[in-house]
Amino acid sequence: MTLSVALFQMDIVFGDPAANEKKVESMFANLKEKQVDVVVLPELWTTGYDLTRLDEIADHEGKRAISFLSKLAQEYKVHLVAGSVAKRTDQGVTNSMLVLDANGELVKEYAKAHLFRLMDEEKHLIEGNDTGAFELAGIKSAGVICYDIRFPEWIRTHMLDNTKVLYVVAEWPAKRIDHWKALLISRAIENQCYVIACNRVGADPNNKFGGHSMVIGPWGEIIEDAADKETILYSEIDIQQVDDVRQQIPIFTDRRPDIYRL
Ligand SMILES: O=C(O)CCC(=O)C(=O)O
Repeated sequence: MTLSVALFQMDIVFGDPAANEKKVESMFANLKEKQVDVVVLPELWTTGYDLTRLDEIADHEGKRAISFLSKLAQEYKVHLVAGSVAKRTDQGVTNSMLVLDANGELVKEYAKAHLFRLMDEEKHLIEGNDTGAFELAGIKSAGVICYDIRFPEWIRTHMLDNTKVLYVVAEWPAKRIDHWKALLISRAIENQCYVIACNRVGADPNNKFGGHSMVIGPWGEIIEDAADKETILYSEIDIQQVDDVRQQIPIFTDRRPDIYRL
């Protein structure tokens, strides 16, 4: 089974959901000629890291983004791993990934579990406690957000149920882009899964962001790398390769959880 993906490696207008929606719409318009199964957006694509203005710009229960995305999913008949948005709840604001199927139905929300202190997330956001596991296009998948990839035990938690694709959405700064690449490749090799990782480009008042959205195979090979300009990164992956690699080196059979410390 093959899956074709399109990663929107976009710049994000700081604190301006309407402008970012326009940009996403124009990127969708570019898809017209392509056969795409899944579109992936970056982290906090509606607001960027304008965290001090969340009172004004956070999305109440994510309703605005879900309605916007649902229309696009139906119009273009694509599944969406729609990055994340700042979602206002009664408890506080979460950094929430939204996953919608091609009928426009919300199939998963995942609130970022590990908040990133270097960008003040813990001052403005509340963390999630639920996993990012979901099924999309008939494939067992999981989604995590940016800093989450520094926690291999969290990613492994998602991989123990024969999960084959890990989606990562991010606003990863350019100055640590070497970490981004090394961590993504490591997560692919150690979990023998596809890693489909969408980062943003451009800058905000505090950071320059590094791009290099990537599609990495279950052997750890980089299949596509978007470099550091705004672009749509296309790739077609063969899901069977996950089983082939897992048969060749059966790490999930050989694990020794009885001696591991969590
Ligand atoms: O871990 C890092 O170096 C970057 C993480 C990050 O930018 C984020 O979680 O938003």
